Amino acid sequence: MSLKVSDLSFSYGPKRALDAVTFEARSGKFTALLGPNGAGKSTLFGLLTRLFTSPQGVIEVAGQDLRSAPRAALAQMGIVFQQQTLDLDLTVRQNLTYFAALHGLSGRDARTRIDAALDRLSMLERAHEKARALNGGHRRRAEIARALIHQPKVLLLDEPTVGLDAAARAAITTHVHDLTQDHALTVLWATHLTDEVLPDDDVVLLHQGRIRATGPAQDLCGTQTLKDWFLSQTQAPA
Ligand SMILES: Nc1ncnc2c1ncn2[C@@H]1O[C@H](COP(=O)(O)OP(=O)(O)OP(=O)(O)O)[C@@H](O)[C@H]1O
Repeated sequence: MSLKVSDLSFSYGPKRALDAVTFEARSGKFTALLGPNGAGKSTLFGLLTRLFTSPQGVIEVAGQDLRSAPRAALAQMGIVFQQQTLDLDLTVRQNLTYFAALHGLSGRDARTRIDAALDRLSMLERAHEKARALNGGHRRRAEIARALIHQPKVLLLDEPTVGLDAAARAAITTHVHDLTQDHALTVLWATHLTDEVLPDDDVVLLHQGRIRATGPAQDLCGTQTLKDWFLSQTQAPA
């Protein structure tokens, strides 16, 4: 089940941040929402997660309309925010158990799901460690595992590698690509870093609030590198 966005617009007062944004992120695919600073990525994530709403446009999460069925739509969504959101004084398992409880999961069911989610991110052996003791990459992996506990159909990640070193960035990018082996999962990954995108990934290029291109990365960039293509698309006068 996919994520569908149709004709979505949003303004901050007179400032148009998103203009008739339309795209689909498909299940079993890693879709990179690629855009330079100020493109509107955070605004789009704010609308997808219902931090704020727009009177214009439609967002469908795994077939559920976010406006008319927000609970059902949000139940299908896992979210990894740009800012770190673990409680540093709790262990990894305690952080995830707390989140599971918020989703009405407890006891053996919660424990099984938590173990499975941690295992998917190669974090099971760190379950007993305090979040404070983890490096930035492992904290992020714990957050991604946490976002998977309720078995969402759509996983949203807003610039998840910000502040991480190159090795941690590569590890997380690989782990999340591996998650899409699960054909039921749709991943939308916001970034301005083209080296996080593989040739076979879908790209949604957002620039100055508008979708400029969509399609597999390798088809969009042709003989150019993705980085050169991205710069050519976003540095030219609009
Ligand atoms: N609260 C706000 N009030 C007015 N304008 C805003 C506000 N938040 C964002 N904007 C503007 O909306 C546009 C889109 O911003 P947004 O933060 O969504 O972009 P972004 O792609 O997430 O950029 P970044 O990578 O820098 O976070 C920008 O022109 C920005 O200046």
